[in-house]
Amino acid sequence: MKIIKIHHPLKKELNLSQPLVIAMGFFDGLHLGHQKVINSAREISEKKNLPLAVITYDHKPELVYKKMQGNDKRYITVYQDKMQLLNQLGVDYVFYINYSYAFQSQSPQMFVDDYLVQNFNADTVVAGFDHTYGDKNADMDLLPTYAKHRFEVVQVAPNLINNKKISSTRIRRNLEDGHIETVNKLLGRHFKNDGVIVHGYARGRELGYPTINIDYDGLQMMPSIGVYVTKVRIGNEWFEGMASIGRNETFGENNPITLEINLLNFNRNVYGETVRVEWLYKIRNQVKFTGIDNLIKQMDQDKIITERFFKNI
Ligand SMILES: Cc1cc2nc3c(=O)[nH]c(=O)nc-3n(C[C@H](O)[C@H](O)[C@H](O)COP(=O)(O)O)c2cc1C
Ligand SMILES: Nc1ncnc2c1ncn2[C@@H]1O[C@H](COP(=O)(O)OP(=O)(O)O)[C@@H](O)[C@H]1O
Repeated sequence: MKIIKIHHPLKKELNLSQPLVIAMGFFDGLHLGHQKVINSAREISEKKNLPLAVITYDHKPELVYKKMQGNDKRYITVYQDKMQLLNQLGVDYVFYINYSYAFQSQSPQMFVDDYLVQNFNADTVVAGFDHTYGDKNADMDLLPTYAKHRFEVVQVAPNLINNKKISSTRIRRNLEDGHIETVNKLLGRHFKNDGVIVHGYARGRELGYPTINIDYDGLQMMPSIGVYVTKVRIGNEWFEGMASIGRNETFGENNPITLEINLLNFNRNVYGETVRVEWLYKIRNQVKFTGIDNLIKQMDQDKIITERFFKNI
């Protein structure tokens, strides 16, 4: 898969030898709805024996017209993951466009002429029914008018779960509400975070539950505060773990939010290792315990629930 980074105004002549079947979208999460769009484009590209391309953007359009804070500016999938998932979906080219004020301000007709026709050599353009390209009013119903028979336009109907559209917004809401199983259902895979194992306060081993403390990518969304069953990859090995995201309230007020995981049947020094955490099930909310004995008793219970979870899958 070839990634071509683009900054507006488009100057370079890409000189693509063949016309392309192009799927368009921001695709945050690459959830089952997005997968339906890209798979539809792939089927067309296979039938026509043409390469499959994706047009996507480096950040959300909202970043251009409003100030974003907290979770708003985090993503369900960060760059590396998005590219890896697109590669797995069989994409040949990614046009990775810097979403700027200048890009957004061009007319839809200019976007179609300069980008889709002249530079990307579109044979077919595929997108979800609610996709807009640049201008908010440039919707999929209008695309054939701008295309002027120079390429085919395919609209993909919404992919539904429980009669509701699968969307990035729905996933973000469920992550914030701790509904990790729903998130995983909408994604069609487990939600995950990557990071590096760093030092904490060395309290874990005294509690009888040492925890890997994970320094995670701040650009990616995290599940909400709570205690979860997880799978953890260190190197090429997978381990079962119980994770805590929270402020360790038992040990004082206003601690920073940390991600810590006790791994089952594990006893190794793994500082400095890179890890992948997959989120499977929420056990409970965080509690401010009076005394560490009560915290330990609760962690004994969490361990039983975690072991039972893995026995039953
Ligand atoms: C499964 C699990 C559940 C936890 N639940 C809580 C909790 O409800 N309240 C709390 O204050 N800390 C909780 N913790 C966090 C512990 O306070 C933390 O692991 C301990 O302070 C060790 O910190 P350290 O890694 O900095 O040494 C939990 C940790 C784990 C692994
Ligand atoms: N079962 C286990 N789960 C997590 N970490 C473990 C485990 N066994 C050993 N370790 C090691 O112990 C470290 C955590 O110990 P801990 O006392 O919680 O200290 P700190 O919080 O300062 O890292 C981990 O980073 C890891 O290297």
